[in-house]
Amino acid sequence: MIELLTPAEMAEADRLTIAAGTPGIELMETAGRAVADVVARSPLGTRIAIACGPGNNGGDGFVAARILGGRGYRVQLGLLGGLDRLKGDAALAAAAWRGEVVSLAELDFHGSGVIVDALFGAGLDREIGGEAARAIETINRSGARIVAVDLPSGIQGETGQVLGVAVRATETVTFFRAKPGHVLMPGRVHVGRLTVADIGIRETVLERIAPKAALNRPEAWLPSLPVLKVDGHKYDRGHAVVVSGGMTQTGAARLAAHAALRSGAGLVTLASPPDALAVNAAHLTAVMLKRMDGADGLAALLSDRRLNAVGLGPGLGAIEVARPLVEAALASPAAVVLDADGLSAFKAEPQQLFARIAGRPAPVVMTPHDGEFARLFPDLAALPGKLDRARQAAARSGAVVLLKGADTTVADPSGRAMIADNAPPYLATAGSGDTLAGIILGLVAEGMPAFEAAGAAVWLHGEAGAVLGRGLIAEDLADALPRVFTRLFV
Ligand SMILES: NC(=O)C1=CN([C@@H]2O[C@H](COP(=O)(O)OP(=O)(O)OC[C@H]3O[C@@H](n4cnc5c(N)ncnc54)[C@H](OP(=O)(O)O)[C@@H]3O)[C@@H](O)[C@H]2O)[C@@H](O)CC1
Ligand SMILES: [K+]
Repeated sequence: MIELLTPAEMAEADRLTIAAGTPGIELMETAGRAVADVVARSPLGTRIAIACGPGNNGGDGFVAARILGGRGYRVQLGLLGGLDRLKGDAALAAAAWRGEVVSLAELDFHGSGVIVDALFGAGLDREIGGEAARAIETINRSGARIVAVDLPSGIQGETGQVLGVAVRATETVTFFRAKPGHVLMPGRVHVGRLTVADIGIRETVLERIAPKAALNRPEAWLPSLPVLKVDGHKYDRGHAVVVSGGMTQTGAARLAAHAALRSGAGLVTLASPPDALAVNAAHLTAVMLKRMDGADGLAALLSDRRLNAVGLGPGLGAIEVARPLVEAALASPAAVVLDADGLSAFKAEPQQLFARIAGRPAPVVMTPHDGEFARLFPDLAALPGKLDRARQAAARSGAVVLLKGADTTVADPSGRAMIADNAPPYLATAGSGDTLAGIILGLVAEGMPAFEAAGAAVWLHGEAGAVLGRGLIAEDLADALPRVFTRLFV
């Protein structure tokens, strides 16, 4: 598991380490040296400008300046505010710097090959303006290699949001663990290449801190992926149901059904309204087809407990059709994956949806896009952090909530969360979301817990996109899954 620590959790890691006997200045020295090591990938002779802020982020900058100067680099250091404003470890680091300290405005950004951004890190707590904002704009225009200390200044570590203006770094050196703001958008594009440096904080502090957010990598969910038995049977792998839309809206459900079969379900049935049976039949092979007469038909189908997971939403149709179907699915004992029209069906009464989820024996996964999210959670839609939005929506609804994007975030009602960073841009294509819903469904049908299944599906979907490359269409994604699974196990 690759934990992501909020700035508050990182401060706690710092505090616990200092309490256990490592002086703060020692952590700062190690942090500054890690920055210097990254900067020193540029050849000797490169001019280096170091922009220091008034807190400990600036302290790291003073340490890096001293070490780089000692290695023979030509270093110029500029400080925001007076030296007398520095406190604690930052004041100690500044006292050990024997070079000149100029003002930020005097720093020769344009004549430097590397700029070290040590203005603000974890302590940024408001919009940047004035002299600091002007310096950041100049840094971004400089054309130099930009190495940010801990976070690109202006990026909020918890949310990845830009507070006013933010440095666009070539590289960022952070300490101990990455922060949500390094992977959430737009933070990730400001971070550039990320180095996570060991500064001597012991892993054992994580037991005390118990962080709840992690990077979406196989470590986060692989232990929950069902292991196939040598003597296993398709009936051991679950039976997923996907609900088809009417005659002119069947493609989305077939994409989801196909993906569910690829991702893990032993059997997949497409439940089709009578008018769409012929068109569905013409397109299916391994996926089975069953006639479904409205909500009663779906309820009857799901009364067979072997059908243990149902996915609905893509192409489901207008509220009058969609809502009774979703209600039937939620009244059944099956796990439910809800997407698209299935979510919009409750836009007038989201509480009705949450009431039906509460107390169900089987989990619900919701995969809203931003518009669908705003309809179900109007007050949460404006929250700046995606992590916060996903967590609060999960807590309120009782479902696992998946918020899509380049930084797809999955959260469960207890606050656990995973953020993905492996999605290539060409995943944004018609039907891609239907395929994602299907992958989740197949994994849930196979018996994977819902939170882990949603996380795994996001990662697999991203990797499938990366394997296929530009030009992929949604149909290809599910078919690339065997290759992705193979790579996962070798
Ligand atoms: N934790 C660890 O393990 C370790 C942490 N380390 C390092 O410490 C960093 C955190 O240090 P930090 O807490 O001192 O905060 P930091 O980012 O320097 O900024 C605070 C200063 O900025 C100011 N300020 C804030 N917003 C502003 C604005 N918009 N516009 C203008 N001013 C603004 C604020 O001023 P004030 O609010 O007092 O006016 C305060 O003076 C962390 O990122 C890492 O680099 C390492 O040394 C090793 C171990
Ligand atoms: K910084």
